[in-house]
Amino acid sequence: MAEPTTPADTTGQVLELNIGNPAHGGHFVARHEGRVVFVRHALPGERVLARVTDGGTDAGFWRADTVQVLEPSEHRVAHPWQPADALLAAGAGGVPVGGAEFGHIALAEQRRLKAAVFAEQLQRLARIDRDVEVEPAGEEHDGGLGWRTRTAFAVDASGRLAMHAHRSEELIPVQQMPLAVDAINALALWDVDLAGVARVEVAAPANGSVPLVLLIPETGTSPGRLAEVAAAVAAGADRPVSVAVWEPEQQQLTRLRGRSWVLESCGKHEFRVTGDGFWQIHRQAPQILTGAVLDGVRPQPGERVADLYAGAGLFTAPLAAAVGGSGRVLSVEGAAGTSRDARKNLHAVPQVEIVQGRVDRVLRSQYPPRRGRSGRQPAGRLDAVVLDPPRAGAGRTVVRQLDELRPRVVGYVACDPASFARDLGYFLSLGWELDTLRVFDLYPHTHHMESFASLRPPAPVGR
Ligand SMILES: C[S@@+](CC[C@H](N)C(=O)[O-])C[C@H]1O[C@@H](n2cnc3c(N)ncnc32)[C@H](O)[C@@H]1O
Repeated sequence: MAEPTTPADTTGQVLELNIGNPAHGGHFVARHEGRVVFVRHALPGERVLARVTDGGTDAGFWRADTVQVLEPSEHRVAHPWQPADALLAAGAGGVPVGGAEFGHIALAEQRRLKAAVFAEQLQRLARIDRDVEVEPAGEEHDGGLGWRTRTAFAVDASGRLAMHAHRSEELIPVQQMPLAVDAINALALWDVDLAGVARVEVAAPANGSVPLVLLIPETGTSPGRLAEVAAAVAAGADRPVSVAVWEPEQQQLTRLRGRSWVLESCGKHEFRVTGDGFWQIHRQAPQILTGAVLDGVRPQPGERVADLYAGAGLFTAPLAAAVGGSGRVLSVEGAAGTSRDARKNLHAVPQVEIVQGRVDRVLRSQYPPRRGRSGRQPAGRLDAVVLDPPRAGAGRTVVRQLDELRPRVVGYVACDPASFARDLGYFLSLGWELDTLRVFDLYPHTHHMESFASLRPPAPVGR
């Protein structure tokens, strides 16, 4: 009888691979002795050497990172950011930082690959075939750089600004972040001694207003030490900067310099966004997404609209302007600080009702289902719903609630094609139809994308 074999760890092994299609998550599919290997920093059609980063003889699939290209694709270009260049890092015996995993690909090809991934998710999870085009967000001449108005950094053991390698605890010191807006790089945080700080989050509004540096301290760092770091941040900046301390476990935000929020804007609307509160990352995302929402939903004067997962009110404000004083906008946001921002941002707009809470719970309490002769019907009416859930999507419960509410249109903003396609599948199974679908390249040089879809309910029975 054969001895049972112990699974062996194959991590570190270098494989020669032929690269196939892109997969969701920024990988490309290859096969080694029949097993699927998800390879990063490669391109379809390439032949590469890739080092296994996650493997085991009993694992269903492996992960690997390209270390050398034997036959390059015509779409391969020089990476715009050295620390994220996998080939450079491998040549120096290291690993690249995460966050620009498509930087080795020409921008137009990045968009073609994202379109293919989006279409595949629609096919696999919603069972529909749809041609997808990914629209560029900026001018091609900016090279897909300088768009991040928000960036998170780690701090290494010697107090230097750093970033994580992909799926790793390894920290790599960084200087300059070419995907970030100039105002973030102008802070030169890499010159600041950040000892005592675990993480740094920077927000620099595209409208040029004062940036905010959030210091997330290591456990036990004294207030005096944090004040020293704040002073060093301010001294190194070439313009006014706010500094605050954010302690996620206590949910406590402490202002050290300037203010504890930033002033964002979109069109004629201004928004204060506190601490780590949500705001769209790409400098043009607020305008692009607001335009897509208004075009796709077409809110009318007097209508009742819900803006779900509303953040600081980016879509609530233009929706309220469109429905006017005779309409109503219910704006639902889960995070307490962000919901407070929404309340402040929209306090002068009487047709807006800000509610803090989980979307499913708020819908249940505002529109309790009641049993009528024709079955379950919600009390009250909604003409249109906009939802912009986090990466996990809205889920089956919320989709069912929206189906019962039967607005004339649902506008779904999504940052994850897989959870969107899953939710779309739920809508389609309830008889809804996909109308508009737009996908935007709001995260150049990464595998991420943003989308907007408008959905139409089934026609009422008897019509
Ligand atoms: C992708 S952001 C969108 C925010 C806003 N639409 C914007 O574009 O600025 C998602 C928001 O949903 C909130 N959120 C997450 N889960 C939630 C839930 N179950 N109920 C309500 N809000 C939630 C988050 O705090 C976050 O502000």
